[in-house]
Amino acid sequence: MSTRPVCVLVGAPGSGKTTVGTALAEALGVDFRDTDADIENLAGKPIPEIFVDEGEEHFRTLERAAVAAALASHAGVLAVGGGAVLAEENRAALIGHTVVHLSVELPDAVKRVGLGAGRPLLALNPRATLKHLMDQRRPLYAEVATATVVTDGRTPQELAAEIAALLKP
Ligand SMILES: Nc1ncnc2c1ncn2[C@@H]1O[C@H](COP(=O)(O)OP(=O)(O)O)[C@@H](O)[C@H]1O
Ligand SMILES: O=C(O)C1=C[C@@H](OP(=O)(O)O)[C@@H](O)[C@H](O)C1
Ligand SMILES: [Mg+2]
Repeated sequence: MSTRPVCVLVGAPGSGKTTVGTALAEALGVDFRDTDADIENLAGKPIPEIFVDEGEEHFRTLERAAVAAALASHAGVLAVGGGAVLAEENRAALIGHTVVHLSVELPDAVKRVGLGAGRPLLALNPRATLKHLMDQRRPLYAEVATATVVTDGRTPQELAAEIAALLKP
């Protein structure tokens, strides 16, 4: 039998994929994996440094490889970076998986990412950039998602419990 994640989380930066994913994995008693962390481990440096040293295109190449590897080998909760859905290859790879879109509107996303530290795409003008990214990606998150959970005004613990209930057969 092939290994597949119990749940893949997608959504905009600040939607809570890393935070809610960690809480969800704990609630389910499974491992949590985040393709951003996989990429940093492989590259041996933080994501902002990858963007500075090699550029976004190189990051996206590493991300496609990280998404494919994690989908094929991780049996727990998987979070992918907010921009993973931009690649057709990643959207195709997500077909057949349980994919939960953590939706967030601009006000909560802005509050959560603050000045964009650690997110190189948001380093300049986080609010306007986030608005642009979210407008561009909303249809892509909807395309890959098998369920959508609204995160605005909800705590990570509430969201983890809601998703855990959703995943029960
Ligand atoms: N539901 C939530 N309510 C309030 N703050 C949240 C929520 N989810 C995440 N956060 C906070 O927002 C920030 C970004 O969360 P993170 O999990 O890194 O998002 P993502 O991985 O989707 O970019 C973190 O500081 C986190 O503590
Ligand atoms: O939106 C994006 O394109 C990105 C989101 C980040 O992950 P989070 O969504 O976890 O912030 C990270 O993959 C990288 O900085 C690029
Ligand atoms: Mg994250």
